[in-house]
Amino acid sequence: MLVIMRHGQSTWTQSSVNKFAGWVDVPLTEQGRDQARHAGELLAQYHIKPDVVFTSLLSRSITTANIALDTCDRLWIPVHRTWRLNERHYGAFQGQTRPEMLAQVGAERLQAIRRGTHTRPPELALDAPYAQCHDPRYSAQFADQLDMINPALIRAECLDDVWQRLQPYWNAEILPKLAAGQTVLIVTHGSVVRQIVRVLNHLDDDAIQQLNVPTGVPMKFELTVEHNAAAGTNTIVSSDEGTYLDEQAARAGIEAVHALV
Ligand SMILES: O=C(O)[C@@H](CO)OP(=O)(O)O
Repeated sequence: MLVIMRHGQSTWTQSSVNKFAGWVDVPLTEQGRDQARHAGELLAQYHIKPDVVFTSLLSRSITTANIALDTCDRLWIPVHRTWRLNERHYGAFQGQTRPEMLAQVGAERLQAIRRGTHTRPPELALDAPYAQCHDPRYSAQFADQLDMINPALIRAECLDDVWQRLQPYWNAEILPKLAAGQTVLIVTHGSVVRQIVRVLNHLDDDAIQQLNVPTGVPMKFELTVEHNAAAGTNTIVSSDEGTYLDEQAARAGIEAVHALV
């Protein structure tokens, strides 16, 4: 079983601030921490016992995972953190408000950047205040050697870029655990949840445009992953469409995302 969720509300996703976050490491709000606790209660209520958890390198995902797992008494499970589960890099939009960027680029282009698959935001200068190039978490010391992408040099990403950097990790680290029958929890970000749902549900570009992800609501997928020992590969042979563990909270959260622009 796979359970994926977006982190709880962050200080920049709350409507009063309404800034693009991307790779900027903004913390959870109190409401975000409550959402994380509720997510843990839902896991306990549905008797879902994660065997392993994956997070990004951003504290809103790490803290959400910790609170949720503490709540359902699974704080002790193995944890894997990777920049490949980070939010999409929002380029020069990072630290800017959504209304300001709407005024600057117009509704159509903003929608293409936020919810399309191949339109990148403008690149962020490597020496800009919200750049990550000198952040130690993206230094060579922590590189995973899965490919040649250097996270410290990423300056803007579209959704297709997210999949390009996530897919090697998905194949190497996540699918094998699912193939082994483990219950995998991934606590990540809106764009990454959208991309994983895109893959599991074979969504086309129109469908992915419409998909918004609420903060802090776990979504469960029953799937079958087959291991091919000869080829050393793992393949998803079937998956359901995914179910939010709290449909009402998911609907309210999706409305809150809609209301941001
Ligand atoms: O700020 C961001 O990084 C993302 C997710 O919070 O924003 P949006 O939902 O506008 O893509």
